[in-house]
Amino acid sequence: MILSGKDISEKRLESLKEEIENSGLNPCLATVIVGNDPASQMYVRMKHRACDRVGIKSAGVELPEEVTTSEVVEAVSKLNADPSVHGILVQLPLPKQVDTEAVIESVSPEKDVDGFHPYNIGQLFSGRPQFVPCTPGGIMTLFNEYGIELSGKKAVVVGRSVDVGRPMAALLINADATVTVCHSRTKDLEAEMKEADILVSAIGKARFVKEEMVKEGAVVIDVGINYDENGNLCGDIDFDTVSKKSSAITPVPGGVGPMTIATLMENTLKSAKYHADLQN
Ligand SMILES: Nc1nc(=O)c2c([nH]1)NC[C@@H]1CN(c3ccc(C(=O)N[C@@H](CCC(=O)O)C(=O)O)cc3)C=[N+]21
Repeated sequence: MILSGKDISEKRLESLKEEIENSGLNPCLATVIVGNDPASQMYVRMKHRACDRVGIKSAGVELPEEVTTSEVVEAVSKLNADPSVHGILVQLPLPKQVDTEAVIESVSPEKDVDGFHPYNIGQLFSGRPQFVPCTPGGIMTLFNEYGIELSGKKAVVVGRSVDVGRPMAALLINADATVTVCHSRTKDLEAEMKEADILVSAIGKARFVKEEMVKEGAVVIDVGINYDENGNLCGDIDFDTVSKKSSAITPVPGGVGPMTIATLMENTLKSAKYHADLQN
């Protein structure tokens, strides 16, 4: 079975659009982008396009590559104070002179639709998630939509990043899976991966995961965004061989990526609802 993030995200965006139309709310997402990295610009454009589609207003702040931490924090503070803005997304990565943690912590937790603020991370790890990071949140939606059981399953997450690996582990724990988190210092990565009923790969190496590293019937989730020697977008998983052994697998493109964007839209609507309730 192919887990089509493309299809599920389309479906979720359609129903979001309807919900927003009928809500009387005016949700608004503000993005902050620093510099002119083409990949970041493309992702931000995709997010604005998704906003247009579902009826979320969007605003973009663009800052030059040489910006200081306090200039980024100041831009975020203005958005925090703007009552018409419900969600704030600071596109990562930031240039090296900018203190990424300080910027993330400057985003009001109530508008942190990326779910990267320590408050939201703490809520997630306490089992009381508020804003869930969009990539792992989107993966949970895929499990849900395809009826994939997680309770009691052995899940292996490869990667311990703050945006994917760590929150993915927390969400799987919250869903009663038994979770192992692997990373670059893991002793026998292949042996760990082979144990997984649910394998989530956020490694960042093109087609690194081969058939022999995966258990028969596993559910395989590919978070990788890599380019092969021909410049083609591909994931961490060697899809052609692994898909023959897995029971379910996400493709790249058309898997996790579109779900990330759909979840960002859902988080923004959630924030707009929350802020509307505060006023009543
Ligand atoms: N603050 C912040 N929040 C993010 O959520 C965030 C970020 N920074 N920095 C970069 C990553 C990356 N990311 C993607 C979103 C959608 C696709 C996506 O939809 N990809 C398409 C393919 C697009 C293509 O053709 O390259 C797909 O997989 O089908 C990919 C990657 C969000 N990120």
